[in-house]
Amino acid sequence: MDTKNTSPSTPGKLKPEKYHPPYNIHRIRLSKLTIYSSIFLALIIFFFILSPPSPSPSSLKTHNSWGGPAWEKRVTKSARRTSASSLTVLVTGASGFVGTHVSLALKRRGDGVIGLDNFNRYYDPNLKRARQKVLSRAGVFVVEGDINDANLLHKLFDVVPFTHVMHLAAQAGVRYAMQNPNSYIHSNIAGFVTLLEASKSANPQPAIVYASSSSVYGLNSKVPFSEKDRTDQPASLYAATKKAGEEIAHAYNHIYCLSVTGLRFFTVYGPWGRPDMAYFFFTKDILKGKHITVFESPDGGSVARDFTYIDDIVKGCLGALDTAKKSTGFGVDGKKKGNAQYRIFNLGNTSPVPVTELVDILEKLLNVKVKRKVMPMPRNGDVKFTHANISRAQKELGYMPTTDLESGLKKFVRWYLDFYSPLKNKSVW
Ligand SMILES: O=C(O)[C@H]1O[C@H](OP(=O)(O)OP(=O)(O)OC[C@H]2O[C@@H](n3ccc(=O)[nH]c3=O)[C@H](O)[C@@H]2O)[C@H](O)[C@@H](O)[C@H]1O
Repeated sequence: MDTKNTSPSTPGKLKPEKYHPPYNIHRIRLSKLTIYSSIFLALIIFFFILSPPSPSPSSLKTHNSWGGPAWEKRVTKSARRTSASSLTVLVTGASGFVGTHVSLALKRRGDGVIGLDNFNRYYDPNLKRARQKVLSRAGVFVVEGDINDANLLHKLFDVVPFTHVMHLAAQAGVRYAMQNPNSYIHSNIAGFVTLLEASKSANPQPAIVYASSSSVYGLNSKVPFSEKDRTDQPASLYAATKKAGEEIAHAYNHIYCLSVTGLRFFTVYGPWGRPDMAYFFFTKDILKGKHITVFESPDGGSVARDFTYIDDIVKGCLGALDTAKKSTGFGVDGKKKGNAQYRIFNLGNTSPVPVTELVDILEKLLNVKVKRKVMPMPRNGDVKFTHANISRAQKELGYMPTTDLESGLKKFVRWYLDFYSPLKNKSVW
């Protein structure tokens, strides 16, 4: 049959005759197709297996390992304190920004310190590992594990009679909550409850000092923000989970007589900081010659933050630990022995600075002309300004910040240039 003339010159005009290829040709075509698609599929599987896992927002989990005699020995050694009046502190989030600084400060003055961190991939784990090395050199062992791991927490409380818990592990960042809301529930709510549960049944019961946030003030417009102001209008899920943490802490204080102290941190910055924060990634982008985006408020006004230097925050944390009273718990009869301490403090700088001014300071310190794009603040959880009233912390903790933004950023920039220097000069601490 001549198949050449079966195609119509005009579509629809001539119905083409169906072409029936000989049986063996059809089979050859089919099997060729099967072979090609099998090869294609095999290649996909091969490359999938070879490719490294990407840090997707939902995969912040890490492999944790703990337990065994050698592990217990390290825990006990790290928890050793220099005098009977020193504290024994479990620091959660110890390889985080604030956690590292607080752990070192405690260790330096003779307290026993055990760190706990899950080293998740919310931001560069190499930075967390570098902090862990600094801690290790100072004699602080950071246990690799999650605050949601109740067995691990019970084990730690069995091995060490902690007097205090400094709870800093959290899912931080205001804007990231729009990408990965569940990580906030997992760490800031479920993880906190797991920790409180373990603390409540520990013997002795530790006093808990935990990180809250300036973001709980949300849409509050009364300045400066006082602990007495309303905190029921969060602007982000992050803020809502931090506020929930405060309420949960209150319930554990009320029911189980755990001593709890919440610290509302105001935009903490400094050496070894968090790469997801604006001052950090502005520095990175400015040095690369990239544009940075500076938000302004929807009415065209500047956005401002009460930026607080890390050393001041550390003093506030130590003040809170030192003034924390013991948890009162239950008596042997199962009755409350008395109300336990419940406190909340602002730890800010009391000196808000517009973000545009922060950029001016960085421009001067880095000696690079900044390419800035100004745009209205997106509705992403950010608030227009923060400003702390610190009189309560001043009175009860002896808290008094002493570092202005320019001096603090100078120290940050020095650390940044050193840490990320290609020569890797590690005189960064
Ligand atoms: O006090 C807190 O409790 C919180 O502090 C921190 O949040 P924030 O105060 O929002 O800090 P950060 O992100 O550095 O943005 C700083 C400023 O830069 C502006 N900003 C930000 C990004 C950008 O691209 N452009 C910009 O102008 C932005 O609008 C803002 O005005 C912690 O991250 C958070 O975990 C929590 O601890």
